[in-house]
Amino acid sequence: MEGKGTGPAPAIAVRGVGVVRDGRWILKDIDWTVPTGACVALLGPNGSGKSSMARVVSGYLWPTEGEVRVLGERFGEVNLQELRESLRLVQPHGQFEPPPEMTAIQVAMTGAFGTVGLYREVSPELRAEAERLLEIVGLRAVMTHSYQTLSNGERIRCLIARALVCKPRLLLLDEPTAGLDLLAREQVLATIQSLHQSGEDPPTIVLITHHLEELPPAVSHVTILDEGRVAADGPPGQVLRGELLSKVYRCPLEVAHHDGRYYTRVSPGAWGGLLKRG
Ligand SMILES: Nc1ncnc2c1ncn2[C@@H]1O[C@H](COP(=O)(O)OP(=O)(O)OP(=O)(O)O)[C@@H](O)[C@H]1O
Repeated sequence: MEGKGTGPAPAIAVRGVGVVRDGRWILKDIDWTVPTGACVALLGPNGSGKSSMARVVSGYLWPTEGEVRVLGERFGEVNLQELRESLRLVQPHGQFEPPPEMTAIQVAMTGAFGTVGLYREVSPELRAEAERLLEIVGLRAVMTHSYQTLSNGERIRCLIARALVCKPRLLLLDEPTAGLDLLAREQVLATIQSLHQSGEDPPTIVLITHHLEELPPAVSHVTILDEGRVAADGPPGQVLRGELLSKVYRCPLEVAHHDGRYYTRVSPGAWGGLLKRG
């Protein structure tokens, strides 16, 4: 473990990372540090490299160059299988599709075994922990409902509970609010906020999103990616500025800030120019 006697190692420390796929750098010169226990965001437009970064950090995409340390362990020197027990990547449109008859609480409990189905005996402690987590994510009332009948917003919160059941030190949420309506989105953001504030030792949370509106106030640091490179990195108030974001999103926009939340505004006067780009 890293540390050098000055507190815990960062949850993520990435230095000079680059990834080549199909003869193209999809990530290049990435330096990224995430302090332990922080809630941070990776922001950027479609194709900027956010999911690739999440896959690098979770050990599913091996970088072409650079160094990756996660939870103090250096990739190349650590058993990735063991390290992955301490981190969870949640993706609403990922591979996870539970059997239709499984209830929300059963799905949450499968997180302890890393399986899709519930094939092993469940201890009373595991059931109690799954119930506690489903309550935290606001799913107490639908615990015994089948996963298939949950709304998309309820499903993602169920998957967050599933990820938390094994007490990960690092939680990567890849576009958890994609495709959700306003209420469902806000419920996911409230879940993230309360996770960050809950208990004495919350996991480090990395939230991946396209949209400023999807950053809860818990986010203390934002890294903006653009075409596989870091375009800006710092506290939200420093990097979430209209001028910078207009360049990254190729769209003239203004940024507003209220109660720890950020909002973007694009004037309809700019639409004509956007359509001319083809
Ligand atoms: N395995 C791969 N082989 C080739 N190209 C890839 C591969 N994985 C990702 N890419 C490319 O790398 C770029 C970054 O993709 P990535 O999915 O990381 O971006 P993103 O910011 O998460 O995008 P989105 O917001 O649309 O999900 C894209 O141009 C994508 O097509």
